[in-house]
Parts: sequence; C-alpha cells; structure tokens
Amino acid sequence: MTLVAFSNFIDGAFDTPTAIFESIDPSTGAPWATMPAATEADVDRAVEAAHRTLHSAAWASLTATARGKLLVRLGDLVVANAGRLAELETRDTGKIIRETRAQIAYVGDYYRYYGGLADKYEGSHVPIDKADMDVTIRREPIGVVAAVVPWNSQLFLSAVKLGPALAAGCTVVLKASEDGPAPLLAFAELVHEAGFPAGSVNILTGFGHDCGRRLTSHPLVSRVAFTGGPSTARAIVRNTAENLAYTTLELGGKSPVVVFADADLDSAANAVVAGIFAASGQSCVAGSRLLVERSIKAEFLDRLKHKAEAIRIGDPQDPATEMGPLATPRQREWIETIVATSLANGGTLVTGGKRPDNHPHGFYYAPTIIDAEDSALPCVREELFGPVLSVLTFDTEAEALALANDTPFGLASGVFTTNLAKAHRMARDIHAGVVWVNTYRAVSPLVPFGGYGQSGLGREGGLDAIRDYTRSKSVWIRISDEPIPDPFVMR
Ligand SMILES: NC(=O)C1=CN([C@@H]2O[C@H](COP(=O)(O)OP(=O)(O)OC[C@H]3O[C@@H](n4cnc5c(N)ncnc54)[C@H](O)[C@@H]3O)[C@@H](O)[C@H]2O)C=CC1
Ligand SMILES: CN(C=O)/C=C(\CC(=O)O)C(=O)O
Repeated sequence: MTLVAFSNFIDGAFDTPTAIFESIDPSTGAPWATMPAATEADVDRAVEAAHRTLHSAAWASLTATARGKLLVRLGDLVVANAGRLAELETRDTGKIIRETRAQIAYVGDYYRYYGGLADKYEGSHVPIDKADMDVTIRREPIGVVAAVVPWNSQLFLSAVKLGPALAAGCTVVLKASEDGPAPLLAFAELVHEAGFPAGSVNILTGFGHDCGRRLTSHPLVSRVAFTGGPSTARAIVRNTAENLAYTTLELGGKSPVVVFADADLDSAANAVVAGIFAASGQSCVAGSRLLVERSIKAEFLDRLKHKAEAIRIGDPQDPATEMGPLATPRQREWIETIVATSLANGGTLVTGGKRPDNHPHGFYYAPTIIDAEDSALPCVREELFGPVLSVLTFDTEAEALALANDTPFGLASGVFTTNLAKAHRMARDIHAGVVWVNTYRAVSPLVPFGGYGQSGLGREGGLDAIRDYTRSKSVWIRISDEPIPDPFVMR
C-alpha cells in the first residue's frame, strides 16, 4: 500500500523532509502515512523564520485589525475544511469521526473569537502620582512562541495557542505530536491559504528528545505554550532554563465526578459516560473518578454498567461508532498494567478490563468500570488517559469534598445534585480549574481553561489568554518645561 506523505511547513513553504517516520492507523495497527521527523536544523530554520518575520517591516505594518481579519479567515477555512481535517484526525489518532467533525467545526469559532479580539486588546494610561509625568503602558507581543501539543484534539489545543498568540502580534512555531500529526500538517495548508505572511506560522512535527527539546530551549523563543503530560512538562521547564521563556502548562488530570443521591440520575449517568468513555477516555478532563453517594451506589452502578456494555465499539470512521481505539499501543499497555495492578490489590471489576474480542488488529480497549473503594489503588491515583472509571463511595458532603480533593491534580470536576446550595458549596470548595454542575465536558472559546496543582500553570481560552502573549512596556514622558531637579535623588 502506498503511504501518504506529509511535510513540515517552514517559512511559508512545504519542505521535503530530511528524515521521516511512519504513522500508524490505530484502528488497524498498520502504517498509512509518512511524517517528517523535524531535525534540530529544521527547528532552527523555523524559529529563525518566525524571528525574522516578527521583526520584519511587513509584520510590523500589519495592524491588529488586519491580523484579526486573517484569523477570522482562518476560522472560516477551518470550518469549510472540517470534514477533510476530521477524516485525517480520525485516521491518524483513532478518535471517532462523530467527534472530530463536530470538534473541528467548533475550532473555527476559536479563531474567529481571537480574530475579533485582536484590535480590542488595549494598553492603558496611568493616573500617575507625579504632576510632571505622563505614563502609558503599551502591551507588546512577547516574541516568538513555541507551541507544543499532544496527539489528542490537536486542532483544538493548537487553536487556544495560535489564536491569542497571533492576535497579540506574536509569530509561532507549532510542534505537532509525533503521534497522529496529520491534521495539523494539513491545517498548515489553510494557514497558507488564509494569507498569513511567510514565517509567521510554522508547523512541524518530530520527536520530543530532539525537535521538542530544541524548540523549547531555543534562544530566540520567548514564550512556550505546552499541553501534554506532567513528566514532559518537567522536561519542558528544564529546557526553558536555557531561554527563560515565559511558559504555560496544560497538563493532565484525575477529575472527580460527584453524584449525590438527589441528582437526576439519568442525566448524571449520561454525563459520567460522556466524561470517561467519550474519546475512549483520552481527554485531559476525563471524569475518571466517580464519587457516588452510598444510598444510590448499587442502582447507579447498574445503570452505568448497562450503558458501558451498550457502547458501539468499532471503526472510528463509521459515524455510528461511539468508541474507537486508543491512539497508541503504548497507551493500551499502560492502561492494562494499571488495571491489572488495581484488580490484584482489591479493586472489583464491574465491566470491561480487557481488549474487546472482535477487534484483534487495532489498539482497542473495552469500556471499563472498577469498584475501587480504596483511594490508594493505582487506578484511582494515576491518570490513565483511557476508558477506565474508578468508583469510590461517600456518605456525607464533607466526605465527597475530601475525596474530590484527594489528588495532586486539579483540572476539572463534575457535581450532580438538584440542591442549589450544595452545588454552590461544592463549586467553591473543589480544587480544580473547572467545575461543571449537572453537565460535563462543555467548552467554549469565551471561557478560561486550566488546572490547579499538577494539572498545570496558566489558563487558555477567554479574554485574558491574549495577555499571556504580550508583555508591558511602561513609557514615561516628562511633561514639564522646568529643568530636572536634584539628579542624585530617585523620583
Ligand atoms: N490540560 C490539557 O489541556 C490537556 C492535557 N493533555 C495531557 O497530555 C498527555 C497525553 O499526551 P501525550 O502526547 O502522551 O503527552 P506528552 O507529554 O508525551 O507529549 C506532548 C508533546 O510534548 C512533546 N515532547 C515530548 N518530550 C519533549 C521534550 N523533552 N521537550 C519538548 N517537547 C517534548 C511531544 O513530542 C508532544 O508533542 C496527558 O497527560 C494529558 O492529560 C492532553 C490534552 C489536553
Ligand atoms: C482541553 N479540553 C477542554 O478545554 C478538553 C478536551 C481536549 C483534550 O483533552 O485534548 C477534550 O476533552 O477532548
């Protein structure tokens, strides 16, 4: 079978790669494409192009309004090409087409949102405490941005970086994950078509140890925006010791979903399924810890078991499929190890816990529920990034809160109750960057997103995200005609 060949996009042109690797279709386990493995020299060229463009007359003369229009055009192109990009993402990562189509179409709104924001982000004038001075604060683009993303939801995770970065006037080198980079390398064609100047957006893929390391430690990079796992985040922070780049980190989670006895149980059960089995659990916000009130535990677990066993597992390109494969065999092996250790140490299997029988070739894993009861079990502590729900039980609201916060992570959470006061108390006291009440896994370009603790540093989305791609310059203008007084005293 002929493999489809992809290229890096550097300085406005698609390169002939110097090194390549094969990309695997997770639903078959077979290679389907070749991807460029960007070398350190490729990274250097991309960063130098971004730096050159940042300081070029062409980029400087592009007003914020003009940049905004480019972003809106890019958003429109993403929407127009959502079907094609979705097929590529589904092919390369195994994420079901039902979700990739919808998610990518919505990614257009992220570019439109930041396009609209580009010329509305202002500096300020300071009511300075010195009568002879006039002080303004300019917000200037921070510089060249290195954006590094993982394999899941790559278009989405790139949009929350590229949108505010380009709106702020930065230039960007975006590194797609080496797992499933096809949709981002194809997205580069849309950047080109939208009319962004050569070098302003560069998109490449390669491996972490060379390409990723070089990019995030590059002396011409001023800003690193990373999404990925906590151990890679530590490597990134070490890399940025070289360039002292301002860094934001969107990391993983072990998000609790708390279901009180007074909740609408039908709705809660659907939300729990959405939280852990959508995207085969490969979501940073996966609701992987179910905390259920003891009085409804048996009934609720029974509902969940039925729902989990009814999930249609299959070809991710089939719109009827509800759960596809995991993205990589490495991912499945990690899940299998944690599930086996948890069951050997007292966890009770409610359903799943194995590879489904009828999918021998792809990297499939059955929807799994473990009645854990012991918070120390690895399935309760570790982020699995897979379709595995661990169940814990509580008797009181205080216990529910303590269990919810019993994790070093703090990305997302869900609370299901019909008691408004209880919902507000839980929302206030849960240590997480997002609390969903009577819903789960809802996102919007208008709303900030990010974690507490080991789930990261900084926020993406919303108005404030643009600020993190700028730095302030304070401009002091002396407005007195009198000579400067005593030069030996700071004023
Ligand atoms: N908070 C959030 O918004 C999200 C967080 N994630 C997290 O991402 C993880 C899963 O994705 P993976 O691809 O396994 O993550 P990963 O951390 O292994 O890789 C992420 C990216 O970092 C690059 N990288 C690896 N080593 C590097 C190094 N030394 N220097 C620079 N770059 C390097 C990789 O090539 C890839 O592009 C999970 O922990 C998940 O929770 C995923 C999606 C969203
Ligand atoms: C990051 N996110 C919400 O802002 C949710 C995602 C993206 C991801 O995990 O990559 C999701 O649930 O797919």
